[in-house]
Amino acid sequence: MTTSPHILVISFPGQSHINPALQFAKNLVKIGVDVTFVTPLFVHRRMKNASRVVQGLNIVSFSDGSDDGLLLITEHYFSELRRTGSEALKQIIRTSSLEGRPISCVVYSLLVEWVAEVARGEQLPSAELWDQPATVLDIYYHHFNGYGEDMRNCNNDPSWSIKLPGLPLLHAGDLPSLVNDEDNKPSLVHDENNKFIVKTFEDLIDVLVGHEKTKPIVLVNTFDSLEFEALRAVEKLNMRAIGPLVPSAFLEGKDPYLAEAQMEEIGRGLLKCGMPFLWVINKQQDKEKLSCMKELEEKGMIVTWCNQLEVLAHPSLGCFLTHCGWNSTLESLVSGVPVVAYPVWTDQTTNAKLIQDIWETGVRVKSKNGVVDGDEVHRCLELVMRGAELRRNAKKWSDLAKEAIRESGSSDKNLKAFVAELGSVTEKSFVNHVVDALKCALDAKHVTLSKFLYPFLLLNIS
Ligand SMILES: O=c1ccn([C@@H]2O[C@H](COP(=O)(O)OP(=O)(O)O[C@H]3O[C@H](CO)[C@@H](O)[C@H](O)[C@H]3O)[C@@H](O)[C@H]2O)c(=O)[nH]1
Repeated sequence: MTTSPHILVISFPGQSHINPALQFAKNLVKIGVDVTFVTPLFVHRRMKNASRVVQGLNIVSFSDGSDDGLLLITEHYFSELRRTGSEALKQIIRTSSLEGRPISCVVYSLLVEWVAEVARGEQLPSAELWDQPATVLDIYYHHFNGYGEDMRNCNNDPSWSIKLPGLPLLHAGDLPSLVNDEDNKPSLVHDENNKFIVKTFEDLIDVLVGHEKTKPIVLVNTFDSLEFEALRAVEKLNMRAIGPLVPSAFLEGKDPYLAEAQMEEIGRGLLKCGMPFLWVINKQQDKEKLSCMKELEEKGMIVTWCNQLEVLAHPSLGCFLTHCGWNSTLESLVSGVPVVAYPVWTDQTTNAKLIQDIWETGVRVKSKNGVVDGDEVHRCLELVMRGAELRRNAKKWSDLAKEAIRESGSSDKNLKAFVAELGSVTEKSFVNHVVDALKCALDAKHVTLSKFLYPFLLLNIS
């Protein structure tokens, strides 16, 4: 009789981190692993309200002091989360041991790198669940290991470029925005928080390569064929692709990054394009400020939220204008939908580079003095809607993504190998392995968007 490993999963409590972490936890449960998902109380409540409780997944919550769910991404919140989360983790680890279900490994997402220290203090192995592209982790690694000065000096100079080991040639605008100088931040971003967020990336790299004698494991939400070289580009990291982790969203909207003028330009571009569209603007008051609201509502539909995966799976969708968050990027690849890449900050700039130049599934908007004007939005929408080659490439990546996550596909094998190293899992538990929510998303075809005939546009940059 063999016992399965018991893995503890904890993520930063924002939708874009919780969703992949939860999907990862679900995939582990499916292959017979005992999983405890640790999350702040307000997230657990929302999961219950949205009936997102997963069978077989043990969820333990703790109070991070924001039980009302008004999450403010401030330095104070980060330190409170660290304080309350560390205590909760220690407690859970010790209780699990006493109950005869000792923890085998702790897996933690971006922005909660302190979890590795807690695990080390409890003599447990840990693994980072990196929820951005492998390419972006490589860039951060090099930024904090020898190339920082070079990158800071790029000054958004169009002739500046850098060749990092295993990565394509990167220009200034292709770097994650957080590694540029303060002055180089896109004007659309409220960046007063950037400094301490950059510090969490630095701390993570330090946690990963600063202490470990062996190569630290980083589980990356990507798949082998998508980022083959990037996954192997940093000798000191043991990156394993276990994605795409594409769940359906369950938390409500969050702060938009875009300034009013920018929304106005998108509206102008859309009207010029003349095609039907679904545009997500998550604040009603932002929608009301649009001068061309009436004309827009005649042509398309503006909503505060939509189930993005469902819309992406709709056969009439011709193009997706996205801010290139990594989840949205993966969702577009999985669904085979070509995109207009409209990056705003952080990894989105690098994701846009990969979309346009490496995977060739989209066109990236060009900004003038930090603003993308309506003509440019129109130009890119037209290019993508007419781009048969882009559509073919998108279809190719969709097939490869499905290949990666199917039984015995590369991500499936990588996940099972990770688990097998932690302890033995019964053969039987592997047999029934299915990739549930993702498969659902991939197979979902019939969403009720009856207003739309081919081709329509989806715009969501929030
Ligand atoms: O109306 C909406 C809005 C969002 N979503 C979902 O919410 C998620 C959004 O995730 P993502 O595309 O990654 O965007 P952000 O929430 O902006 O993600 C943050 O975190 C990501 C992971 O670290 C980074 O890649 C991004 O740059 C960063 O902004 C996706 O699953 C969407 O399908 C919906 O279903 N409907």
